[in-house]
Amino acid sequence: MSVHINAKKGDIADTILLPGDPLRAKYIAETFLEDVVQYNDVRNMFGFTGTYKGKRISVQGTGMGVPSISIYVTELMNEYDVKKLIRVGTCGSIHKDVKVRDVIIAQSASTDSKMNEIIFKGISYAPTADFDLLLKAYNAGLEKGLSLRVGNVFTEDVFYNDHAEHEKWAEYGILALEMESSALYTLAAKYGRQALSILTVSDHLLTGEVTTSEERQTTFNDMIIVALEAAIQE
Ligand SMILES: O=P(O)(O)O[C@H]1O[C@H](CO)[C@@H](O)[C@H]1O
Ligand SMILES: O=c1cc[nH]c(=O)[nH]1
Repeated sequence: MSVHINAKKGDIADTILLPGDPLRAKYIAETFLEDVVQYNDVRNMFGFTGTYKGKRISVQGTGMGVPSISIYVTELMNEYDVKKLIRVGTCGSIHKDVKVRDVIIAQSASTDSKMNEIIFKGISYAPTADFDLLLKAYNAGLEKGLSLRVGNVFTEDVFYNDHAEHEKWAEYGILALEMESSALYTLAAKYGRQALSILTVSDHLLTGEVTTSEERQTTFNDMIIVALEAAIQE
């Protein structure tokens, strides 16, 4: 058991999907995995282990924001020896060419989070996806006939931010905003593990288009299938 996960060693697979929303974790386990066992209910941050096409996979809610995901991924890597971590999250587009329900693979994650300032003290570290996982996810998307976007996303600390400079960030190639990927990539690098964030655009900050919370919870299947197919490739 770790502080926030009441699983025994061995209960969690070495490959894990990480949605922010614990109910998305439940949906993924119930919809895509077989022989599912729930291993965590601490704080209702559900975690499950099952199989996908015969391979053992876990799925764990991480909560929202850098501090929350940092707790879960640190415990998963440090205490449960998880080796491949794939975030399956939602994001808000700030780019005119990135539409609601598009799927983005986050090659890199810029951030205004304080976490990397605390770690790197003035150096502007570039949190980066694992290339092997990225390639596998991209190829899985191609095989499914999906046109995936690959690029830089922005991990923000403030969801309701009146001071954000979306236009400038989009000009510099940022596709969308979310709240966890920079921490996932930084911590995976620290522990020498593979990490990737795959995101579905849930809303558009330029057009005002949104998806419902039920849609966000349950209908982003393309992203989940891409993540699972990448996860099972050797
Ligand atoms: O849908 P999830 O994975 O939680 O991701 C996005 O949604 C939350 C904000 O609504 C933040 O966690 C953000 O990163
Ligand atoms: O973090 C997020 C997620 C969805 N939409 C946003 O604007 N931000």
